[in-house]
Amino acid sequence: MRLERVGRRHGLRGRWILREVGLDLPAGALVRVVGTNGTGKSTLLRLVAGVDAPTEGRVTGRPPRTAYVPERFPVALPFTAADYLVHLGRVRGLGRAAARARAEEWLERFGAGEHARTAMAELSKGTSQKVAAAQALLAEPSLLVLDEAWTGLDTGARAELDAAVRGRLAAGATVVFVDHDPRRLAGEPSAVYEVRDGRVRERENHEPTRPAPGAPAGPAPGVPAGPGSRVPAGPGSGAPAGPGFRVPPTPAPRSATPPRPPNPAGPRPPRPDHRLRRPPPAPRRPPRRPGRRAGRRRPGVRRPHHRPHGGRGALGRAARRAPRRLLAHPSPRPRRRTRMTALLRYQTGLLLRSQRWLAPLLLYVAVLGVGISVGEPVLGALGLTAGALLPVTAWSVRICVTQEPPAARNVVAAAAGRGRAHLAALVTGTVLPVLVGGVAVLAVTATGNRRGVTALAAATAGLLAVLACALTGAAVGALVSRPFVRAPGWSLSALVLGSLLALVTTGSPAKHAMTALITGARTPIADPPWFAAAGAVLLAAVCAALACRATARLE
Ligand SMILES: Nc1ncnc2c1ncn2[C@@H]1O[C@H](COP(=O)(O)OP(=O)(O)OP(=O)(O)O)[C@@H](O)[C@H]1O
Repeated sequence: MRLERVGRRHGLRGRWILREVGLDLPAGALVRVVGTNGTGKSTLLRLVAGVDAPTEGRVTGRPPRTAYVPERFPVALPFTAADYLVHLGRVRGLGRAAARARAEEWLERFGAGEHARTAMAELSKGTSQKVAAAQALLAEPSLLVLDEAWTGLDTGARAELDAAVRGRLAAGATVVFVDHDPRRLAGEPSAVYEVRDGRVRERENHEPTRPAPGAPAGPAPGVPAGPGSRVPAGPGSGAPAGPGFRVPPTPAPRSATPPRPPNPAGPRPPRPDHRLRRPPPAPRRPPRRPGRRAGRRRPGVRRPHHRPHGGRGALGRAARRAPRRLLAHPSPRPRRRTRMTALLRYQTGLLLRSQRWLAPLLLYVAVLGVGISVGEPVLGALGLTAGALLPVTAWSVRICVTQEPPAARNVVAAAAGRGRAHLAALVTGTVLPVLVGGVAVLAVTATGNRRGVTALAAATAGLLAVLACALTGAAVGALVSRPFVRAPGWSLSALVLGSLLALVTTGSPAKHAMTALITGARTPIADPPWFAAAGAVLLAAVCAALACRATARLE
């Protein structure tokens, strides 16, 4: 993974927090980032994790499975610790049973097993930090970004996190971390970068180089790296010149290469700087335990380094029931569809458990209750049913887009990508009002005065109008929320104004659909608003694409 001339500032005219950052983050590297408060360490880690996009420059080669522990982990999530971990595990592509088993395993390892069923809001700071660490380690990431992840952990949990970091490194993952305790993993980092005055510079001879996993011991502590050490970029080096940018070493002349030992099976000469090379691949299988019959192991199946013991309660039962097959494949390659389904489930869980859906639903019911009178022609009532859904959907979309605390959003964005996480919020905020509107259409059709219009024709026209209005409302909701409008006051004002305009502006799919129904109520002929529904699908798709793209690029 590589950062090339990366810069970050907030807002068009904000000051540059980071500028001209160039970093190589090879597989198997443990990278420490240091600096005083407010210099931009967390900003750098967010860029590395992919939860923030650079204002300039580019980040390439990010490993597919990224996990991020934010500096401040949010507790204001309406889940229990275990449920949250299961959601995150599923977002990362684990099946339900495997996600439960891993949640159990990591909570136990961090000494928080008894808090599996505790609501996140009731967790102590240290325990919620354990949940934060657990979510990152659930699916064995290939890039692990830890922003002061040890803060607040007790001694045992700190040691466990140290061990987990070493485990990931041994498996070839890249780990980037910030911790204000200089003793944290002292002597082990492959490189230490200091953030100061908006620049990132590598500290030379910071501490002993961590030997690559399985490789012979590297240079002794304090011994300067040999050929291949970092040199400042200079003219003609062929690399972008910028502070902190590490230039690949000039290959030493052949004659200067130390002779290889005559026996190819013998020990290899020590590597002067393993950071510039790929570390040797992690052993595919742990050594076989003595006494175990060879025939009992299926070839190619890895055993997890830690088998959940399955404590008491539902989680324990789930862990014991978890298919061994799932646990034996610790690095699933999640399919995109699976991830999106898991994201939708997570967003729906957030919405339903937070009860924020209650206010828009009550508004909708109230408008229908006041607006629809007994004996009114059914098509007119259906027009109101559809029209009232527009602001309700815009509101619902806004709720879904803003309901997560930023740190929780970053955790999900690291796991699934910013754009996809945003799309899941938009879809969740749209689907639930559409379902409510569909039920309302059926109820109105069943009870209304049809005046010669068949129930099927009325319901079809009503459902299409509901779709047209809900999708237009979703487009409004997407445009008046993050990332386009962030301030809550402006966002709400824009929502009200945008909804009104969408209902009365000629050419709006919602207005077209409502007009078709209200005109049909006078005739009475039910003219299904197909074009309005198709136009609304197009409008919502364009607005969602714009919002997701802007989220991925701007946030
Ligand atoms: N959303 C934001 N808008 C404007 N400025 C921001 C934003 N986020 C961070 N900053 C600024 O960026 C600078 C770097 O912040 P950052 O959190 O990266 O520092 P840090 O080195 O991690 O600090 P600490 O050691 O205290 O955690 C700070 O001056 C902060 O005020």
